[in-house]
This record gives sequence, structure tokens and C-alpha cells, in this order.
Amino acid sequence: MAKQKKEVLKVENVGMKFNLSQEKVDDLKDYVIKLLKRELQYNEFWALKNINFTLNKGDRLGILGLNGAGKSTLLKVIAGVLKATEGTVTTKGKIAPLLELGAGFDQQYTGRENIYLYGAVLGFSKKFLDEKYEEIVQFSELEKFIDVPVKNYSSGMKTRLGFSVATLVEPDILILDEVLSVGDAKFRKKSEKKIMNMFDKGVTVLFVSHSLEQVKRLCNKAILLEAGQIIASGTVEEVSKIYEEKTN
Ligand SMILES: Nc1ncnc2c1ncn2[C@@H]1O[C@H](COP(=O)(O)OP(=O)(O)OP(=O)(O)O)[C@@H](O)[C@H]1O
Repeated sequence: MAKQKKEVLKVENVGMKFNLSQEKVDDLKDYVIKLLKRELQYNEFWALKNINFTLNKGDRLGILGLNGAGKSTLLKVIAGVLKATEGTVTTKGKIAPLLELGAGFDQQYTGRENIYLYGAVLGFSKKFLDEKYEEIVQFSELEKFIDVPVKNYSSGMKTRLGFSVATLVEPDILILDEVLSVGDAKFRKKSEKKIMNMFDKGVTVLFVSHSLEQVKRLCNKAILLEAGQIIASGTVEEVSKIYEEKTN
């Protein structure tokens, strides 16, 4: 008997609309005045339209597309960072969104304080973070800098700290936006290993990368986005062939 496939993600008719302001607004006062006088002109812009797909446990989906195709927006909608204008996203289990790592840090606070702040945002309790604190610091290799305000960190250091907190628990769905291409070579290897371990345990992955080689190596399925719509989906081999033809 065929093994029952367990559906963990369902994206149905998702659309995301942004309002692009057409004019330059100099400051908040200017904005409020223009708003009251109804002088603000917006261009409606659909960054995603009619997005439909499902993923089963253990699927690893590569999301391909040129700049501005809607890849990051799609990941943010699935992660719950953005609310879709229309359609629904249904997920089962824990999600670890590795998006813009370190972007949510408070620059004035130290690395130590940000571990607790960011950890709380990800839903971890103080007790859990106390228990995992040493592990986080060790993985990030920021022992010497942990009591320094994050504003004095390099972007790679922030990413390392963000990655170490975000991967504390094994998720059911892992959302990766270019994270494997940041940090130095040493940390890249280490983070890729940690993620590979999650793969072995059957995590479901959504992966955006401009490295086709990386997508082919890590994913089994793929979709190709163009101007916010899925124009191809299938195995990673099929879809990357179409993508390569389009970009050559
Ligand atoms: N907050 C926002 N407000 C207005 N427009 C936005 C916003 N976020 C994204 N967009 C627009 O939505 C479109 C899709 O952007 P997105 O970042 O998802 O593309 P992408 O495929 O990830 O591109 P890249 O490969 O450059 O990272 C772009 O045209 C972008 O300008």
C-alpha cells in the first residue's frame, strides 16, 4: 500500500496587493495633509496573484524567479509576516521563518538582550531561552561580543545570532530566504549542516535562492514565479530547465 502523504502546507488563491504611492511625500505632516485633502494617488500593484500549491511532509520546494517576481513576498505571506490581501494559507506544525535574520534586532540592546527579545518574538519562554542560552552563544561564536550593543555588530554577526536563535527548535516547516548565502564561508558550512540535519528528519522546506546550483542540490520540487504568478511547477529538474531557458 502506498504510504499516506501528510499535507503540511496549503496555499489557496493567494494574492498580495501593495499600494504604491505615486508622489513624493516629504514628511509625516505633508503626508497627513495630502491624505486629508485626498491628494494621495496610489497605484495598485499585485505582487502575487492566484497562487495555489500544496506541500507534503518532507517536500523541499525551491522558489525560482527573477528580481521582483514575488518570491520574498510569498515567503513572508506563508510565514505570517504579511497578511495576504486575498486567499488563505493553511499550515500544520511549527514554522521557523529564516527571513531577514537579525533585521528585527533592537540596535541599542546587546547581543544577550536581543537573544531574549528575538526569542520572545519567536514564541520561546524565558525559561527555555535560559536553558539554551549557552548553546546559542556557542553556535553564533559571539562569546566575546555578547555584551556589546548590536549596532556595533557586522551584518554577518547579526545574521549568525539570528540564525542561532531561529533554529533552536526543530520546525515542521522551514522557510529559507537566501540565508544560506550570507555569513562567511565557515559559518555557511556550519549553518548548512544544521539545516541538512533537519532535512534528514523530514522537515518541509521552502527555499528562495538565486543560486540554481543550491536549489538543485537542496530541493526536490520547484515553482517558477513571474510577475507574481506561478508560470511553472513540477520537479526541480523540470522547472530549473524552464528557468534556465528563460534566463539564457
Ligand atoms: N512593502 C512593499 N510595498 C510595496 N511594494 C512591495 C513591498 N514589498 C515588495 N514589494 C514589491 O513586490 C514585488 C515583489 O517583491 P519581492 O521582494 O517579493 O520579489 P523577489 O522575487 O523576492 O525579488 P528579489 O529576487 O529581488 O529578492 C516587487 O515589485 C516589490 O517592489
